[in-house]
Amino acid sequence: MIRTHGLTKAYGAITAVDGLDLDVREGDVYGFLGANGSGKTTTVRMLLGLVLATSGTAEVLGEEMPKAARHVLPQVGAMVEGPAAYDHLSGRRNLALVDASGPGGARSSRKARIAETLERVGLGHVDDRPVGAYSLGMRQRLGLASALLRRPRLLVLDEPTNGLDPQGIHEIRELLLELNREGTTVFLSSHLLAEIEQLCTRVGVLARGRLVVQAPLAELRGPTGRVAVHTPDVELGRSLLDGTLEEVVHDDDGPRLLVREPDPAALNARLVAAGVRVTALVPERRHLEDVVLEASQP
Ligand SMILES: Nc1ncnc2c1ncn2[C@@H]1O[C@H](COP(=O)(O)OP(=O)(O)OP(=O)(O)O)[C@@H](O)[C@H]1O
Repeated sequence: MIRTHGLTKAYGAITAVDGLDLDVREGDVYGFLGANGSGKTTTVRMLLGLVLATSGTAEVLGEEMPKAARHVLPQVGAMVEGPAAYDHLSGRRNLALVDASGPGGARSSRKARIAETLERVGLGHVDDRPVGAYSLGMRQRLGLASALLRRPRLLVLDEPTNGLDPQGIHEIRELLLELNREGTTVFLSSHLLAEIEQLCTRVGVLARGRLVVQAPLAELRGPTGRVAVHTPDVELGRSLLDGTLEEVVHDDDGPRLLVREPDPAALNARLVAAGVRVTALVPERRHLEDVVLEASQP
């Protein structure tokens, strides 16, 4: 759906995006993660043909951008750098203008499409007050509605939950997952690890303009090879696990032993047979945060 080769953008002496090889596949919810200033927005703008690359190529929906922009963009729903809207018009009127800019048949079908899209983003109840009086979260939802109006094959969203409260974030996450289940590929940029972790199937991490990680989330969150054994019998456990015990942790989750052990079932059997009360036994997984921090080191 999106493929770039050596995509680069320099602003004078600053290389905002540096030799990017992105690979976003059909059906992905692709999380494009990076700290402030790492080059996410510049990348998104190049993908949409809003900014010209200094070098390299970008393909969107199999076609070269920005050359094929007129053909590609009607199939792409995008929201970049906050939603744009006319402040003096209502949300419904704004959407009508967006809708009118494309083909769409009879007036009644346009009206129905707008009502349905407003409903989908949680603005179904919205009255006719102007967008200038909207909260940031409402503006964000309206921006998403504009992106969704044309039932795009690909959604490109720059920080889509910016300004939303926890309930709003949850609703937008559910909506994006639902759209993805219906066949829409989603590419979203964010600096929020938790957002990416809860939503995405594949992750790309940008650091100082370079793509330092690109892999399925499940692979990044792979097992560490350690097992956390929750038990009140710390000393007995410690005496049995000489050599494989790496750490004893005491925190709000109660005491647990971190053991390097490839076979959790065998470990459990051995501990229980020796009289250690095991309340839980959990294979440890890597945290996305650790992966990102490690890969982003200069
Ligand atoms: N039009 C421009 N002229 C000069 N420098 C720019 C321009 N646009 C972006 N930059 C620089 O390019 C770098 C990347 O910026 P960009 O906005 O793409 O980052 P970002 O990852 O989207 O950050 P944020 O999360 O803060 O939006 C920054 O150093 C920024 O100052």
